[in-house]
Amino acid sequence: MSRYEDAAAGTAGGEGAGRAPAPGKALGTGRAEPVLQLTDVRRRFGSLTAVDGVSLSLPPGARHAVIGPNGAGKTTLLNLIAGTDRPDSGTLRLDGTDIARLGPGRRNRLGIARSFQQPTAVAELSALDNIVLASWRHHGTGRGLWRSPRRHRQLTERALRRLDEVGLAPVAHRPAGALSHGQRRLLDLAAALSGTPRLLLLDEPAAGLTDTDIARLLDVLARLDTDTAVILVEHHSEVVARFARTVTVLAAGRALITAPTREALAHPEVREAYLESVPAEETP
Ligand SMILES: Nc1ncnc2c1ncn2[C@@H]1O[C@H](COP(=O)(O)OP(=O)(O)OP(=O)(O)O)[C@@H](O)[C@H]1O
Repeated sequence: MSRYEDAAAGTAGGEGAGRAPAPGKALGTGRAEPVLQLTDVRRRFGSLTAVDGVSLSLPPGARHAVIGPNGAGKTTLLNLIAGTDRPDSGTLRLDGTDIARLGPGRRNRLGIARSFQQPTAVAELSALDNIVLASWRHHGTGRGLWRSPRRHRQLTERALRRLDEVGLAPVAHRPAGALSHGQRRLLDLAAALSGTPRLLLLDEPAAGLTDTDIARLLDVLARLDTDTAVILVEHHSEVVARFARTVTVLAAGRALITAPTREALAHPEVREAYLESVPAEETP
């Protein structure tokens, strides 16, 4: 039995990982309420258990990565948190509120934002209009975006600032479909940030990016609001090492380890399950 199993079963929380959590507290934070608390979450597809009793507690501002081999259950876990999928059992709380029965739109308005593995921006709309649309959707105003010039102007000004933050201001008026893959992924990130989320879920944001795009991505991530908790699902070990303070390693749906990043990436079980193909000298 791994000495990390307590942490994997209980919480993520940097230096606190490995201890039993005080009731209602995110380890290593001293704060009363975690932003996200998952308890014993399970999801089966027929005879396959994709997520098998995962528990996780993240404080505000967490920088947490979920890593693991293909098919480990990482995207399923994000789907369960975002509300696009429902667990068979277990509980999910956002800021103490039970969100298990809420749909993705409600969860989004409560502060959960996400970006997907594939770019999702509307190809025919400009980068700017994509962010305006995302922001309008987030605030749930339903109708009238184009009928209220004042509202539209406000959202446009805010959207331009968002694009500037991710380095896309120079292409603001270009159709999203004309942008490079890396630019479209940054556009998705800007869209996810348009509601200033409490919890940001990032599904392989570095996939398919050039080194220059990855540097830009890391720069954007480093400047995220310090109160926004982030769960990063990522295969790119350098991005994980540079961004995450804590890591959960999933293998066959189970949380193998939850620990501070350096400790998790150096552990032999992790190297076997996840970093097998990475030569020792490249492990961060
Ligand atoms: N809707 C579904 N129906 C049936 N099986 C599914 C469904 N979604 C996921 N699975 C299965 O659940 C397991 C976990 O899939 P998931 O996509 O969560 O893994 P992952 O860790 O994100 O993998 P990758 O790194 O390749 O994206 C896989 O075996 C997958 O085939």
